[in-house]
Amino acid sequence: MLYATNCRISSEESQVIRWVDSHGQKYPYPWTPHFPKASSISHMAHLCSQVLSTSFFTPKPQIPVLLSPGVACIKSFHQYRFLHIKAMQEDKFSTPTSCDESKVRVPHVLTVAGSDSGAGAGIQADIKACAARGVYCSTVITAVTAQNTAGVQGVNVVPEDFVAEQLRSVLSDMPPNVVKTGMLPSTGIVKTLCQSLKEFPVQALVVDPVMVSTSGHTLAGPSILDSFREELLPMADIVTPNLKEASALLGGVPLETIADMRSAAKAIHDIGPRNVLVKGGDLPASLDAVDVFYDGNDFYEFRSSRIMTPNTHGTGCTLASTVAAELAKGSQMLSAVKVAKRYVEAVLSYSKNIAIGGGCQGPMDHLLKLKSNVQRRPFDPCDLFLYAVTDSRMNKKWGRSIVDAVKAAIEGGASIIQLREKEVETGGFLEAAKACLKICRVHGVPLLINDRIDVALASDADGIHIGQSDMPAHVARALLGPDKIIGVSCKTPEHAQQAWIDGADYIGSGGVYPTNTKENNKTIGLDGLKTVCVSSKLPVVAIGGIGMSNAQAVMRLGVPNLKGVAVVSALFDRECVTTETRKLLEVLKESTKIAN
Ligand SMILES: Cc1ncc(COP(=O)(O)OP(=O)(O)O)c(N)n1
Ligand SMILES: Cc1nc(C(=O)O)sc1CCOP(=O)(O)O
Ligand SMILES: [Mg+2]
Repeated sequence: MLYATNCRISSEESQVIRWVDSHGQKYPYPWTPHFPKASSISHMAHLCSQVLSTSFFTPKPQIPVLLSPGVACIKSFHQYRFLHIKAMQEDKFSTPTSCDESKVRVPHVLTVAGSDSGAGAGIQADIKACAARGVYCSTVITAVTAQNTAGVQGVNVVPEDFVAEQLRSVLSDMPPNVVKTGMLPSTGIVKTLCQSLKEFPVQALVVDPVMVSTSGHTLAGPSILDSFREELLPMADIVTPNLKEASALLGGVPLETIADMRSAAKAIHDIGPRNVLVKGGDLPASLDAVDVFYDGNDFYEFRSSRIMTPNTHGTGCTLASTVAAELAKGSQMLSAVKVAKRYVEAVLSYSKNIAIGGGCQGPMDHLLKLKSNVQRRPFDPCDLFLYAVTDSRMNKKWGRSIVDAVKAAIEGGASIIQLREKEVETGGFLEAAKACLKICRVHGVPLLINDRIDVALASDADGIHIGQSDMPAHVARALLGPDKIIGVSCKTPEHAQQAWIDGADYIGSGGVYPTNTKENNKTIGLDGLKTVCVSSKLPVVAIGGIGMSNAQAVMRLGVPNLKGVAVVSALFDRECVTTETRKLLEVLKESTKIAN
């Protein structure tokens, strides 16, 4: 075990003054590496871990690396885990008792802010932004507001001692990486927060100096300005005022130009925060939205074209929370701000047309989902009835495009389509998938992609079909989310059981008969199919060598979860796909009549 101690983190560079082993002895490498700027202890830990994997340390010391004060970094299986331990005094070390390798560190932001009943801003926006950015968000509520898209109807401030109690509950038990503040409605609450942060220091403090709601309602009066200036801002790693707030912090100076914003950023920096982001969204007569970032040395302008939308409620909270979330993940300040800006722009753009509430300022959709107006109907096992699987070689042989093949199969009555295009290049495959999807959507026929989850994601296809040697279904499920259709090829009851556990929607089972379409494919026969069907908790589609002559035999197996047949050559290695599909559909319909 190796400890990095007396780490210095400055705005210029970061340094490990001393490396020692677990007995407190100096490590026999007289080297104190100079890193690039580390924004935080966790970033420092990351840099240390990188150093350890370089050739400077040979033989490599045993990990973990313990960083004073109070963060241990463990690298295992390419994952960094940070564990908070008791703060240590310089040169005194204790082995972290809570180093449990099986536990994964979750980046954590604590937001200290007001509740917005309309959920566009405040605590609710903070939770959504952190969730969208993959960060855990705990909350200390400073005020409860009655608020909607028309404005703020009421504010109920939480008593100071109860804010203190919430802070103690969170900070003493589940130390966050970063604290982000929003509405702090009284001087007492500001002081309570500063006191708590002195008692329980965190890696970074992000201050969104909320004063007036977007609808013009005062959320924190001028009386708190002194406590902001004297106590909170000097502790902040970044403060993110809009023009009105920046002006208020500076005693009411008018801010009308980008030059004014730069001067304001510098003047606010002089109050004490390490970084300042002055947001220029309200800048008069400006076409672009320009924010000015100042880190005490350099100015950076973030310029983006304005997104014309009424749904801007909560942008400030969202931006600050996202900066906090990125810092919690270990980003440096400048990249945290860049990512946060990009995220807010994306959210604004996705949410620009959503309609929630009758007022003039709507909320955003932090999870970027509401914009998608594709109403995907849930997967219905009956879709498997006549499952048409395309084949690039057959399309080529008959001089058809993928799109023409799909159109023809749908015209003939196929109930689900799979694009199995093994020989097509990615770009062409994606374009074909998008074109096929349009046609499938019009006809209400689900479109699945064989093997290629990247193409399925990029085209927003309805799902994928994967085999035993493709990406594991549980990984595909994690990537595709809960709604998309996943089919898995299964030849045995064990495969079927695993597909069910992994979150598949159906299984394809075969080869029922020998096939020339798939090389070296094991034939399991009707008996094998029946065995799989009987054991499967998922609906089954039969595949392999199925056509007009044997489809009835398959369907007459009489197992209720066998829902249909998947066919390649009997449809696509023919002159007229539509005719063949129609004929097979009739055969299948006949078989169900006979069975009933
Ligand atoms: C419906 C259906 N069932 C089985 C398969 C075969 O999938 P897989 O085993 O991954 O083989 P390839 O199709 O990728 O060669 C399928 N495609 N569709
Ligand atoms: C793609 C595929 N998978 C199979 C399996 O057994 O999992 S058989 C097969 C090919 C099916 O083509 P045809 O309908 O032309 O026989
Ligand atoms: Mg496959």
